[in-house]
Amino acid sequence: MTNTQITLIQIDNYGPWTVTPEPRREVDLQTLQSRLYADLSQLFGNREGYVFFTRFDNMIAVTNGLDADAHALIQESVSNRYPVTISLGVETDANPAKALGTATEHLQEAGSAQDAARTEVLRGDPLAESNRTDEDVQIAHFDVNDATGKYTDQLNEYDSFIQIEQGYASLMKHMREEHDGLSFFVGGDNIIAVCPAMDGDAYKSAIDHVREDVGVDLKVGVGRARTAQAAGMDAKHALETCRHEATTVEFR
Ligand SMILES: Nc1nc2c(ncn2[C@@H]2O[C@H](COP(=O)(O)OP(=O)(O)OP(=O)(O)O)[C@@H](O)[C@H]2O)c(=O)[nH]1
Repeated sequence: MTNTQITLIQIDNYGPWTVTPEPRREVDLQTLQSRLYADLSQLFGNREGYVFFTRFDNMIAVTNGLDADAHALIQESVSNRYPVTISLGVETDANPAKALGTATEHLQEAGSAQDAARTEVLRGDPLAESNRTDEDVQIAHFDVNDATGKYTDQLNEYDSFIQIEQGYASLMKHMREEHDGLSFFVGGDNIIAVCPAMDGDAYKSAIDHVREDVGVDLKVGVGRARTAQAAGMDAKHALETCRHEATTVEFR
């Protein structure tokens, strides 16, 4: 069984900040958002976590192994470096979507995302060390087959992007609706999904669904481990096995 610890990261009162005292230059907002993502990726990543940028004002992290002190330290580091602060909601569940749902409720119960008085909230109980196992996190690394030959070397960048995004939209919806898994586009032709305990047939049917739905061919490597990074690295090795063996689903 999986036991995924999810942390919802939310920039505090960001909407009002972007227009106070008047609308801020978009290039500056884009720079802030991408730098904050880079820093969070490193801050969580140094502690074996994974962060996904989603909408940038909200981000989702897989944080098995990070306790409350580690979360508080990351909040402090952000407030020391940026003109904004972040709130964090933490929850663990066998079902990743359910963990995110409860992590979200922790922040919603503390106040609105646009509430000047709700800042640097840290709520929810990280997984106790004694309850952790080597199969807590299941990460699936999906990749489009021959994206270079089919898209990058054939189409202009925008039309390639449409194809990749269509595959992503179809997969993310299928995984959310059928399995309560959370899928994130991570660049190029890659999608990383945080999954409950799923078997090979479930991954095969997800890949079949995307092919039938939007005509995009995927393969997937799956890893299971104690932390997001270890599971993610196993998933990458499994994906290499797919490449060598010309298979669509491999576990490691
Ligand atoms: N985030 C991320 N991006 C990757 C990774 N590997 C490749 N990419 C990106 O994906 C693009 C396509 O690379 P590949 O998936 O290796 O190439 P491909 O043409 O699809 O070939 P096959 O996957 O072997 O069928 C690269 O340009 C990178 O942008 C990875 O592990 N993580």
